[in-house]
Amino acid sequence: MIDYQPLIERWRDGELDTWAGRLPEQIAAGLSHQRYGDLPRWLEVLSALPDLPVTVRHLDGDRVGADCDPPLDAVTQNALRETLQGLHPWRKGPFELFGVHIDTEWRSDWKWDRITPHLDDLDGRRVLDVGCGSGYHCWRMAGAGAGEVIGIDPTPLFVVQFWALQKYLQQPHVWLLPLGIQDVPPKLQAFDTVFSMGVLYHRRSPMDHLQELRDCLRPGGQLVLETLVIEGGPGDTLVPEGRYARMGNVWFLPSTDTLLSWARKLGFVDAALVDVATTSVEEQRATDWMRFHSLANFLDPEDASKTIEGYPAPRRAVITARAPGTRRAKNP
Ligand SMILES: Nc1ncnc2c1ncn2[C@@H]1O[C@H](C[S@+](CC[C@H]([NH3+])C(=O)[O-])CC(=O)[O-])[C@@H](O)[C@H]1O
Repeated sequence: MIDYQPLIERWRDGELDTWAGRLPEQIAAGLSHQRYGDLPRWLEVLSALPDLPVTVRHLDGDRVGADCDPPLDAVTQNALRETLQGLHPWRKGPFELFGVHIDTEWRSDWKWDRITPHLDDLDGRRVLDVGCGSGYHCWRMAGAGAGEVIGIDPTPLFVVQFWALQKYLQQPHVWLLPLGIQDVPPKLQAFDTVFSMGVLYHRRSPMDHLQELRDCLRPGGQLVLETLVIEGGPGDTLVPEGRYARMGNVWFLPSTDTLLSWARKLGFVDAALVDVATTSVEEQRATDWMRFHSLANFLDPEDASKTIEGYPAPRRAVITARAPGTRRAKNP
């Protein structure tokens, strides 16, 4: 069911030809059964998904998904729900498949609503979504008209969740590769828009991350970057010792001024702060589809303005910026 060959062929002889040549090895490593012991079980779930007659697909609106007419009977719907639960935890969404509402940990549609007013028109554009999770925003980018959407995420469960959706959504120009940003070949300059949302704070070197993102963009292409920030002025940055909101692997939380200055330092132009939002326990919460602890458990029970470790509670900013150089019109 997971087949990247059409993408490899699509990229052959084009500007992504070199990457196409590396993909088979990268995909084998990203979906290695030796490395990821749970992968065979997830793949079994994927192959147990029923073939269903899709009559309508939704890529816009707040629920991405598919449906059929007449609607599924209750028995088949329950069986579908049970099978999809085999891919727990579902973090980014929500999705709606044949009346099954996958109520994910995150209301990722809220983030999408915050960023869309600030996006260059995606119509016909080749876009990259770095750290895309199961690909919720990738579908929304396709719904907004993108010509080719490439999501990358190194967590294999999210890749399998994407393929579960793709079984029904059937979008040949939307792909999710089991890779991290470090696996993208250097200096591609092949994407019109690059999204990095919820990734920068997981990178030990934010400067290197910004440079990687810049090098993925065509001259004049748009960067959309969302990350955790702190309140403060130019130069202020928090480097949490130990965990932050129970997350390991959190490195730099800049103030918004600091973040904008980092972008300018890396050569981005027109860097602008377009949104700041405190993450609420309505936006990130435990559900039937994500039964582990969530944000409410990661905040100080006495003072929700602090994490359980005593740091400022999660607050996320979105900046947009442009890669240096003049935009050349080039579509996939
Ligand atoms: N080196 C890496 N390269 C690429 N991705 C990575 C890397 N390391 C971790 N990830 C992936 O980055 C994602 C971060 S979540 C954001 C999801 C979505 N973008 C969202 O904005 O909702 C964080 C959040 O909850 O905001 C995870 O799916 C990781 O597997």
